[in-house]
Amino acid sequence: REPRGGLITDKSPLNHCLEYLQRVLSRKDINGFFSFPVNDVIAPGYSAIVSQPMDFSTMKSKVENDEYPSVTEYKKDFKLMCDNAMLYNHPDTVYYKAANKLLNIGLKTMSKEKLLQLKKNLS
Ligand SMILES: COc1ccc(Br)cc1-c1nc(N)nc2[nH]cnc12
Repeated sequence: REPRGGLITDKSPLNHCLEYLQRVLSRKDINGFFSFPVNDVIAPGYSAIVSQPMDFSTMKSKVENDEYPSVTEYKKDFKLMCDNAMLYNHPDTVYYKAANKLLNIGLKTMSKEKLLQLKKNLS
Protein backbone atom coordinates (compact mmCIF):
# COMPACT_ATOMS: atom_id res chain seq x y z
CA ARG A 1 0.00 0.00 0.00
CA GLU A 2 1.27 3.52 -0.78
CA PRO A 3 1.98 5.61 2.35
CA ARG A 4 -1.15 7.42 3.52
CA GLY A 5 -1.30 10.97 2.10
CA GLY A 6 -1.29 13.78 4.66
CA LEU A 7 -4.44 15.45 3.23
CA ILE A 8 -7.22 15.89 5.78
CA THR A 9 -9.65 14.36 3.29
CA ASP A 10 -7.72 11.08 3.40
CA LYS A 11 -9.98 8.34 4.81
CA SER A 12 -8.65 5.49 6.92
CA PRO A 13 -9.34 1.88 5.90
CA LEU A 14 -11.62 1.65 8.95
CA ASN A 15 -13.60 4.67 7.79
CA HIS A 16 -13.99 3.18 4.31
CA CYS A 17 -15.17 -0.06 5.88
CA LEU A 18 -17.72 1.64 8.17
CA GLU A 19 -19.10 3.82 5.38
CA TYR A 20 -19.56 0.68 3.28
CA LEU A 21 -21.35 -1.17 6.12
CA GLN A 22 -23.53 1.87 6.87
CA ARG A 23 -24.60 2.09 3.21
CA VAL A 24 -25.29 -1.63 2.83
CA LEU A 25 -27.12 -2.08 6.15
CA SER A 26 -29.22 1.09 6.08
CA ARG A 27 -30.45 0.13 2.60
CA LYS A 28 -31.96 -3.03 4.13
CA ASP A 29 -34.29 -0.85 6.22
CA ILE A 30 -36.75 -0.36 3.38
CA ASN A 31 -39.55 1.03 5.60
CA GLY A 32 -37.23 3.52 7.28
CA PHE A 33 -38.16 2.27 10.77
CA PHE A 34 -34.50 2.58 11.78
CA SER A 35 -33.51 5.65 9.77
CA PHE A 36 -34.22 8.18 12.53
CA PRO A 37 -34.67 8.11 16.34
CA VAL A 38 -37.91 6.66 17.70
CA ASN A 39 -39.88 9.20 19.73
CA ASP A 40 -42.67 8.92 22.27
CA VAL A 41 -45.24 10.21 19.78
CA ILE A 42 -44.58 7.32 17.38
CA ALA A 43 -44.11 4.86 20.23
CA PRO A 44 -45.82 5.85 23.50
CA GLY A 45 -43.59 5.29 26.55
CA TYR A 46 -40.58 4.41 24.40
CA SER A 47 -38.11 6.66 26.27
CA ALA A 48 -39.15 5.07 29.61
CA ILE A 49 -38.51 1.55 28.30
CA VAL A 50 -35.47 2.02 26.06
CA SER A 51 -32.55 3.44 28.05
CA GLN A 52 -30.05 3.69 25.18
CA PRO A 53 -31.77 4.62 21.91
CA MET A 54 -29.92 4.08 18.62
CA ASP A 55 -30.74 4.56 14.94
CA PHE A 56 -28.98 4.68 11.56
CA SER A 57 -28.83 8.50 11.41
CA THR A 58 -26.97 8.58 14.73
CA MET A 59 -24.65 5.80 13.56
CA LYS A 60 -24.01 7.66 10.30
CA SER A 61 -22.89 10.82 12.09
CA LYS A 62 -20.72 8.77 14.43
CA VAL A 63 -19.03 7.20 11.38
CA GLU A 64 -18.53 10.63 9.80
CA ASN A 65 -17.07 12.01 13.05
CA ASP A 66 -14.72 9.03 13.44
CA GLU A 67 -16.39 8.08 16.73
CA TYR A 68 -16.04 4.34 16.11
CA PRO A 69 -12.57 3.01 17.02
CA SER A 70 -13.40 -0.36 15.45
CA VAL A 71 -16.05 -2.31 13.56
CA THR A 72 -16.83 -4.07 16.85
CA GLU A 73 -18.10 -0.78 18.32
CA TYR A 74 -20.18 -0.12 15.20
CA LYS A 75 -21.59 -3.67 15.41
CA LYS A 76 -22.56 -3.00 19.09
CA ASP A 77 -24.62 0.06 18.10
CA PHE A 78 -26.23 -1.88 15.25
CA LYS A 79 -27.23 -4.71 17.61
CA LEU A 80 -28.44 -2.16 20.23
CA MET A 81 -30.70 -0.55 17.60
CA CYS A 82 -32.26 -3.92 16.72
CA ASP A 83 -32.49 -5.12 20.34
CA ASN A 84 -34.27 -1.90 21.36
CA ALA A 85 -36.99 -2.55 18.79
CA MET A 86 -37.39 -6.12 20.04
CA LEU A 87 -37.53 -4.91 23.64
CA TYR A 88 -40.22 -2.27 23.15
CA ASN A 89 -42.35 -4.03 20.51
CA HIS A 90 -44.16 -7.35 20.86
CA PRO A 91 -42.99 -10.28 18.69
CA ASP A 92 -46.15 -10.12 16.55
CA THR A 93 -45.50 -6.54 15.40
CA VAL A 94 -44.02 -5.45 12.08
CA TYR A 95 -41.31 -3.55 14.01
CA TYR A 96 -40.15 -6.56 16.03
CA LYS A 97 -40.07 -8.70 12.88
CA ALA A 98 -38.22 -6.02 10.89
CA ALA A 99 -35.65 -5.67 13.68
CA ASN A 100 -35.11 -9.41 13.91
CA LYS A 101 -34.67 -9.69 10.15
CA LEU A 102 -32.31 -6.71 10.04
CA LEU A 103 -30.27 -8.11 12.90
CA ASN A 104 -29.81 -11.43 11.11
CA ILE A 105 -28.76 -9.68 7.89
CA GLY A 106 -26.38 -7.44 9.81
CA LEU A 107 -24.67 -10.22 11.70
CA LYS A 108 -24.13 -12.09 8.41
CA THR A 109 -22.77 -8.95 6.72
CA MET A 110 -20.44 -8.31 9.67
CA SER A 111 -19.36 -11.90 10.27
CA LYS A 112 -15.64 -12.50 10.97
CA GLU A 113 -15.21 -14.03 7.55
CA LYS A 114 -16.98 -11.21 5.68
CA LEU A 115 -15.05 -8.54 7.59
CA LEU A 116 -11.76 -10.25 6.72
CA GLN A 117 -12.73 -10.19 3.02
CA LEU A 118 -13.71 -6.53 3.38
CA LYS A 119 -10.38 -5.63 4.96
CA LYS A 120 -8.54 -7.33 2.08
CA ASN A 121 -10.61 -5.54 -0.56
CA LEU A 122 -10.22 -2.15 1.13
CA SER A 123 -6.53 -2.31 1.96
C1 LIG B 1 -38.39 5.65 13.87
O1 LIG B 1 -39.33 4.67 14.30
C2 LIG B 1 -40.46 4.50 13.53
C3 LIG B 1 -40.72 5.32 12.42
C4 LIG B 1 -41.89 5.13 11.67
C5 LIG B 1 -42.77 4.15 12.06
BR1 LIG B 1 -44.35 3.89 11.08
C6 LIG B 1 -42.54 3.34 13.16
C7 LIG B 1 -41.37 3.48 13.90
C8 LIG B 1 -41.15 2.58 15.05
N1 LIG B 1 -42.22 2.27 15.82
C9 LIG B 1 -42.07 1.44 16.85
N2 LIG B 1 -43.14 1.12 17.63
N3 LIG B 1 -40.91 0.86 17.19
C10 LIG B 1 -39.85 1.14 16.41
N4 LIG B 1 -38.56 0.71 16.49
C11 LIG B 1 -37.89 1.29 15.48
N5 LIG B 1 -38.69 2.09 14.75
C12 LIG B 1 -39.92 2.00 15.31
